[in-house]
Amino acid sequence: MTAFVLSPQGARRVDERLERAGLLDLAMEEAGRGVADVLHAHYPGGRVLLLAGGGANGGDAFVAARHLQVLGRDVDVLALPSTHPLTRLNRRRWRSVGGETGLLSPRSLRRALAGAGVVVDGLLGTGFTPPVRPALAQWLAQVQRWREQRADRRVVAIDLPSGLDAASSEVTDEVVQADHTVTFMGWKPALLFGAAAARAGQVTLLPLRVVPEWVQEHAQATRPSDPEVAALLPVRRADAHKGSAGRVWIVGGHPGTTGAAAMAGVGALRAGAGLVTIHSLAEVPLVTPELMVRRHPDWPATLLELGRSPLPGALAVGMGLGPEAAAVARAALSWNVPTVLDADALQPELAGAGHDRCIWTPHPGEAARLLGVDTREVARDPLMAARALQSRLGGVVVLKGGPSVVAHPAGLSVSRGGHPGMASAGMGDTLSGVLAALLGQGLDTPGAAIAGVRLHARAGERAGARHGYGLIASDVAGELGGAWADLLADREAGIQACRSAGVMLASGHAGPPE
Ligand SMILES: NC(=O)C1=CN([C@@H]2O[C@H](COP(=O)(O)OP(=O)(O)OC[C@H]3O[C@@H](n4cnc5c(N)ncnc54)[C@H](OP(=O)(O)O)[C@@H]3O)[C@@H](O)[C@H]2O)[C@@H](O)CC1
Ligand SMILES: Nc1ncnc2c1ncn2[C@@H]1O[C@H](COP(=O)(O)OP(=O)(O)O)[C@@H](O)[C@H]1O
Repeated sequence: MTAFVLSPQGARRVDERLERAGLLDLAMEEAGRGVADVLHAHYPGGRVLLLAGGGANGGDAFVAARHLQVLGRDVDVLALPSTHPLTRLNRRRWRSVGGETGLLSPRSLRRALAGAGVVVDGLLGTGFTPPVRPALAQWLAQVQRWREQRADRRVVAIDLPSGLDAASSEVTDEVVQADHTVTFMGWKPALLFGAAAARAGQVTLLPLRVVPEWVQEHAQATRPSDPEVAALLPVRRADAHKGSAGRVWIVGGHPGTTGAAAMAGVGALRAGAGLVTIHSLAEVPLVTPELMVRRHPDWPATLLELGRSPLPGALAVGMGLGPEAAAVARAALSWNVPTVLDADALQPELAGAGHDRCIWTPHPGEAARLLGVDTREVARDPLMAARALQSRLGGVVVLKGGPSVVAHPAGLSVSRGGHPGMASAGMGDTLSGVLAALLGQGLDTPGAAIAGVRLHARAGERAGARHGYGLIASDVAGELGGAWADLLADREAGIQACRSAGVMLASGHAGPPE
């Protein structure tokens, strides 16, 4: 099912609605019970020390303590004074089943840590406002040292590791390194991006069964599941032919960067395009004979000639295109066919020159240049950056990374999967070819972006399983067909899931051109 991404403000809104409806107690019970179940399943041995803060994050810890005790675990609880009414209530409930609560102090923490195998961090959740106050910072450092002393010690964080700003990918020294984070209702942005995500360890999302529609209403982004992505992909009829599978042009390559255009071409072929032609001023290597390569003497005359010829179903422009990229992209945009703009075509001066059927595919450095900000600012909050880019450029924006963010007129979508070995040259060029191929096969712009990014990431997972960090873009291209088959295997399940949940990922698949 679609998972959601909740900003801290969104989480607070859901919280307020639950509170008004008298359902927050049930949500906390389900959250705390879920933490206990996940912990018990993953870390079945050792004494559990739960650290409870004053807010609702601490309330979850008291609930978890009660359930862990029922599961037969030896449990200690150290807490700060409880300020949230439900935290006080669950502290009383914990006492009423015979549980004891010690006051959290450097001394009590040192003693309890000595006997613990697992620490549950319920000190700070989405209600945390940076920076961490000094006393708490000291306790977090104690937990950190304890964890580092022995390899079998584990930290399980409730909702997010303490000290992490839920909205940001950045971390400070105070943030606890968790082995596992059990988060509720939706992914917090910090659990998805950059150094912050690495602090969370393995993440388990518990959607909680309390009015899921409210989460959807306050969500910042969606995270479609594989079956839902698969529902966007076309299924070919038995009489499919190369004309019906989409004609794609790749406009790119320049002396020294011809490989970029070649990789985009292979990506398009491997993502199912019927006919792929590379247009370039340079001698593009014929990496595979199925590609058609046309070398042109200069751009102005070529663009006039191409504009008058039968236009393709989709094109990708910019990969290794060189200094004339902005002018070439502007001309290509005037053809008004579905267009992927990548690499050298990602120029600020093209803002306003695009149309609805454009997919712009910047990595964070290119996104920063387009927005006129620092790359760090883009990396800190990729969701905000992708949204800002989409409103500036129009069409659909794919802000690439691990994960990538797709910003389309109806909202934001965060990709799943991929492999760290994909941090390698040419990976984005391959993606551009994939996106153009899907546009050429009739997917609408948001659908092509969401499906293409996942297809590329799935191919990366398959290639990563074989080549590890040594994987190269050609390996990913080679796995695209297998990745497509993996996703299609889930297609029926996805269509059913979308129907029963009434969820549309994007406007859907328009069907292959006849
Ligand atoms: N979303 C949902 O629907 C559900 C949410 N649930 C749970 O609620 C959690 C959010 O709870 P929340 O809003 O009570 O805030 P929370 O994270 O406990 O933090 C507040 C505490 O932190 C403290 N504190 C703050 N800043 C600080 C600083 N710089 N340095 C030091 N301390 C600082 C602050 O202290 P104070 O400012 O009051 O002195 C207060 O004690 C959420 O993460 C999830 O676990 C579940 O129960 C199920 C349903
Ligand atoms: N760690 C990672 N996890 C998942 N995907 C990744 C990772 N690193 C890179 N990628 C993907 O690889 C591609 C890199 O694109 P880009 O930086 O434009 O490469 P290039 O310019 O070399 O072609 C993007 O699609 C990105 O999402």
